[in-house]
Amino acid sequence: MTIGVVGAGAWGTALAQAIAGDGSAVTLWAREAEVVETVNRDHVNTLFLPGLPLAPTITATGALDAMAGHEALLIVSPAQHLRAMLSRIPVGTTPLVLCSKGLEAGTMKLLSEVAEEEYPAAPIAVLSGPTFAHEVAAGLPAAVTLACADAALGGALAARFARPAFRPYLSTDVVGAEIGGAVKNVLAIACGVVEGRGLGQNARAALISRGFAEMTRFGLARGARAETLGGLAGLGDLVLTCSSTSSRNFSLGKGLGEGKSAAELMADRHTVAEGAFTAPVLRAAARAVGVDMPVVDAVCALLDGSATIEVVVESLMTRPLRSED
Ligand SMILES: NC(=O)c1ccc[n+]([C@@H]2O[C@H](COP(=O)([O-])OP(=O)(O)OC[C@H]3O[C@@H](n4cnc5c(N)ncnc54)[C@H](O)[C@@H]3O)[C@@H](O)[C@H]2O)c1
Ligand SMILES: O=P(O)(O)OC[C@H](O)CO
Repeated sequence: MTIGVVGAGAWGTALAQAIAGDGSAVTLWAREAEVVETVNRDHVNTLFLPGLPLAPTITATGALDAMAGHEALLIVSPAQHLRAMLSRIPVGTTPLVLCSKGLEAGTMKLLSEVAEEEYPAAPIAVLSGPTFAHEVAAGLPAAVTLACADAALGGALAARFARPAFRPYLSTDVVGAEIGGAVKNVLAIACGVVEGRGLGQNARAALISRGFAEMTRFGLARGARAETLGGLAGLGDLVLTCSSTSSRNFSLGKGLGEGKSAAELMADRHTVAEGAFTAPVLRAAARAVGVDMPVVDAVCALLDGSATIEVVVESLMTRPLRSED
């Protein structure tokens, strides 16, 4: 029995590479024929992870039927395509490990809720944390949260995926792991704006801290546990993504800060900046549970062009004074 990975963008490919690190066979489904061809022939993903040699035990396929019969399937499609992808895979009762970060537009659902709707009989786990794909694929050390309501299954999956340079920590808090990953992408856009506009390191630290307060308020309202949000999938990933132009979300924000429009920055990109899609969904989801998320609101305004950076900064800085918690 092998592990199957659905989605051969940078992260799906990096996860396949990490799992194949002990000689395990991995089947990697790719949407692009070029990826199938170059992974199988040259052991490299030229489109999404160029320059990183891949293990020969990774077999790429363009056939979703080939994903049947695996021990577990890692789902790594962009959040807005996840439901459509799932509906085309022969899942049955195979455990699904969700590795994407976002909320579904329209329904405002967590990806685990989407997966449960599509496959009520399939156990669901979430793998999330501070992990730039190129570092994981290069074998640099990284740690993630592996969340599964069924602790025994979570433990078995973690043991199957753990490698000397890839360390999963266990949790039963699926909701917390998902909310951490979805919210941090939006906050990374805000930190990128600070960088692009030259607003300073103090402002970035304030955004990380107050952004984490927003993540926590929203997460607790949706049933997440505080310790999950303060762990790898929440605070850990927030710190990573808010600090580096290796992040597509941070880079998108940096472009906004430099004066480019979101439309300009999103045009023609073939890699995904999930925060741009998550932001308006998160704003609506937060309002639905009565949670105030001013930094998320500010990111939405910058993305849709309804406010300038100056207006957004002034409105954040002049909000009524309040207690920090
Ligand atoms: N790249 C990372 O470092 C990283 C790390 C952790 C989590 N993630 C998450 O993994 C998910 C996938 O991101 P990525 O970085 O692997 O992608 P990517 O940006 O490297 O590649 C884009 C992916 O989108 C797919 N795609 C494009 N159009 C599609 C469609 N219509 N239907 C289905 N798939 C389509 C492509 O096939 C490709 O797999 C995202 O939710 C992301 O937040 C990424
Ligand atoms: O490049 P980003 O902003 O999608 O971030 C990648 C990962 O989610 C970091 O953990």
